[in-house]
Amino acid sequence: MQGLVIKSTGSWYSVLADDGERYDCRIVGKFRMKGIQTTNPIAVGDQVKFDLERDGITGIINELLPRKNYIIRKSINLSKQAQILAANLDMAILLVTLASPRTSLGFIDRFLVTAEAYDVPAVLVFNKLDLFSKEGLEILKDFKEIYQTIGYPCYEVSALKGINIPIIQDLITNKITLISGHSGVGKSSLINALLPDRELRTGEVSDWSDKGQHTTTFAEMFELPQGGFIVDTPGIRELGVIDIEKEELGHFFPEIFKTSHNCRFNNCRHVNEPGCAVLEAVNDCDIAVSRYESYLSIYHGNDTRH
Ligand SMILES: Nc1nc2c(ncn2[C@@H]2O[C@H](COP(=O)(O)OP(=O)(O)OP(=O)(O)O)[C@@H](O)[C@H]2O)c(=O)[nH]1
Ligand SMILES: [Zn+2]
Repeated sequence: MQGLVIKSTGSWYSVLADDGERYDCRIVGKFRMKGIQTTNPIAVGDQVKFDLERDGITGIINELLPRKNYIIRKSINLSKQAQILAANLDMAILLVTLASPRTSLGFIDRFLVTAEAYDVPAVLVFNKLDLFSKEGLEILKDFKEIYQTIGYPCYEVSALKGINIPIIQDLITNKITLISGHSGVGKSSLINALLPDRELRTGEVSDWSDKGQHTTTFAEMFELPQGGFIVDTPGIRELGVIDIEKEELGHFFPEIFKTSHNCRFNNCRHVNEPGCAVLEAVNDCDIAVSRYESYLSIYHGNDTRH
């Protein structure tokens, strides 16, 4: 049978099979990934093949289907091991606010670079629309323009007042979506608005605890009433920083990457080189100054993330 891993507790995986049933599955044998050492071979979002055991309710995973992408967390010690947090994400939503507390452009850009590096399409959702003053709405327009021009879709909502929530519901239908954002931005409020019976769902977690297996380190996906899943685990609400070679950084700013083909030197760093098409585009306002500043800041390693 084939199915989607919707919860992982380290040794047991909850697999939603094609027949619509959920099975508790284990792994037998080794699943290794080339290139990285991982603490968990299989993560939520993975598609797996499994055999049902005789009891008809548990299964054994025997194949991991190829992933289109995955996000990882490096272990804090120096063991070089990484934990795969989720796989096969269709979209990463970055929830941002212009009010209490305001999300900085640097924070947004760092998130977008990470999403590009992971190959996960990103969208921006501006929350707390109900709090925006006239000036706030002007700033919103400017922010949206910066990102829409590059190709990142932007939406505006109020999770609290329910403004534009149906638009987001449509957007995430039949997709696996990660919702991220800094503390206080309204992630819980948005997730509650999108998953009205979430409390019932979190109840399922205790079933697992009864077996003594549940650990919160692993991600969990919540099924949307209209189809699709939200990946939500506190640990991944801020997409981790990943190592990017300096020379490659420009690849993850789509507008810089596109423009860099016209730089005089093909190894141009876009810092102070003669004939740099990126610097010229910044001067001509074809590339937003804030985006270029974020590029330089990450390039020089001055990334405080805020
Ligand atoms: N005015 C207004 N307040 C909101 C909105 N969405 C969330 N809030 C408020 O913002 C605060 C933080 O919201 P949460 O949903 O807890 O934010 P969070 O991102 O989950 O925060 P963490 O749990 O710290 O990660 C709460 O006081 C919410 O009531 C909104 O659309 N408008
Ligand atoms: Zn250049």
